[in-house]
Amino acid sequence: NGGRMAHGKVTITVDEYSSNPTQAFTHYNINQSRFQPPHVHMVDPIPYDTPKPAGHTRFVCVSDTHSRTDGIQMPYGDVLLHMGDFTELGLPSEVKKFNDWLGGLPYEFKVVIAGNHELTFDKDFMAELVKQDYYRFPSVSKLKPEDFDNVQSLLTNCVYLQDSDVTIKGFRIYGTPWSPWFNGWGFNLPRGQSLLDKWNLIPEGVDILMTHGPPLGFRDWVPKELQRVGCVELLNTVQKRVRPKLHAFGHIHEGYGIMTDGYTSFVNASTCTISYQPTNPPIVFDLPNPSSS
Ligand SMILES: Nc1nc2c(ncn2[C@@H]2O[C@H](COP(=O)(O)O)[C@@H](O)[C@H]2O)c(=O)[nH]1
Ligand SMILES: [Mn+2]
Ligand SMILES: [Mn+2]
Repeated sequence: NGGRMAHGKVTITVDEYSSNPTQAFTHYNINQSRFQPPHVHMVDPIPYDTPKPAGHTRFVCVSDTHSRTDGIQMPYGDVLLHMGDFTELGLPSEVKKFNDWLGGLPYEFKVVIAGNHELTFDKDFMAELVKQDYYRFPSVSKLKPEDFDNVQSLLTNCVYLQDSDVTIKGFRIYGTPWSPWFNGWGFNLPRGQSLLDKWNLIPEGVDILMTHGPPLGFRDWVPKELQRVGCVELLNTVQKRVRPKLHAFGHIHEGYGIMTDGYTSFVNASTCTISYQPTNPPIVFDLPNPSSS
């Protein structure tokens, strides 16, 4: 059911319930107690004035700011993590505004990934959009290719990750923008092998995983549809192969909050609510510094 061992290496395979995450959740909960306490439970965010323990790094997690950063109160920390949807459409003007906001923040390091709203960051998506005469996104159609060809280079005030990693203060951080297909936005891929191919690029030994969307079962509930929408293969990759200490994401605005499975902490840092109001506070998370040995 989604994973096997060969020569000591775990290989994740497409789960039999991949295409129906709500059913997958029920099945694995009933048959394997996979989402049950005591291991799996909600976690309260730490107050901003909590002293940072010695030998720890403080991460400040935000996501889904959707060009609405004015007025967000940013807490003290060492490293900012932004899990995508920093714009509405990926327009260069939006990216510049976001980059200016980043430039004014006091963190030593800032790490950013894209989400499905950063249309111009997804080269294949833009190529398809041009072929379809841009009929779905009229304001993107006003852009000339030379306006967005190097849109990544507008992000001068952060480390931008796209299926890539960076080591900061001894933490290996991997970031990837892909999420399950939903209404044909950027970085959308079908559930199953297509997304698993992206998750298979995540190396073992990653301490912090940044994805745009949630894994199955952790802050992935969409109340208006009574559905779980997290990716089953992402959950299996996180729990059975990569085992990061922190998995940070956003995308499902209603899922804002923290959970743990007893080993990995799952942070849905969506700043915007379901009505795109940027009122969910940034989530602060302390991790012990990796030993240098
Ligand atoms: N039923 C599903 N709803 C989804 C999915 N992905 C997103 N959503 C809903 O949209 C909002 C906002 O997402 P955004 O990417 O447009 O900012 C999210 O909070 C959900 O309510 C999905 O795969 N299935
Ligand atoms: Mn969003
Ligand atoms: Mn999104």
